[in-house]
Amino acid sequence: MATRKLFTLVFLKRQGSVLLGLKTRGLGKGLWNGFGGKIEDGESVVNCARRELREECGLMASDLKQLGVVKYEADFEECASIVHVFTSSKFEGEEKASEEMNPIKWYKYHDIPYMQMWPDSVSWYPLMLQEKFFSAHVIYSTESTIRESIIQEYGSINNALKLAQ
Ligand SMILES: CNc1ncnc2c1ncn2[C@@H]1O[C@H](COP(=O)(O)OP(=O)(O)OP(=O)(O)O)[C@@H](O)[C@H]1O
Repeated sequence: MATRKLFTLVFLKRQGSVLLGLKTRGLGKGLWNGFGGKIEDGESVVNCARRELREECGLMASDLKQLGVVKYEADFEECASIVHVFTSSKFEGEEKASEEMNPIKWYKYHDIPYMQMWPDSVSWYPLMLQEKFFSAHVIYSTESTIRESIIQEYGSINNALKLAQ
């Protein structure tokens, strides 16, 4: 089996708003997203989430909670990507854009710029915003076209994590 790329993705929440950043380079350049990146060798998933969040927006989360797993596959790629999705509403530090995410901005839940985001976002953000446990299995046929997507909601994170196995 081809190996998988492992990523984290963190959403900070404050009074009905979520913090997003505009990606300036690499994967997802020009799209708004939460904060995250590749899990390094030997690094735990949650430590990666903490590190990428601090590197990309200057904030340190104190109640990171894993809500979901998104598995991306593409007809034109051998390797799947697994994204571990976290939220937190307790954080400290100085909010600051970074080289990779600039600008960063708080968006009201009803004002999220889905048209300038990965096309699958609209299918699972509502669950993430409501603090539901979920998994999303998304298969792209081209870089901007989804061929298939299966979104599931769970009572705990354990079932969602099965998608990451
Ligand atoms: C269709 N597939 C995908 N759709 C939507 N989002 C995806 C994704 N695959 C990965 N993601 C997220 O996009 C960021 C990439 O981060 P990426 O810049 O590659 O990682 P990292 O910061 O380690 O990179 P540097 O090596 O420092 O440049 C990271 O938040 C990750 O969760």
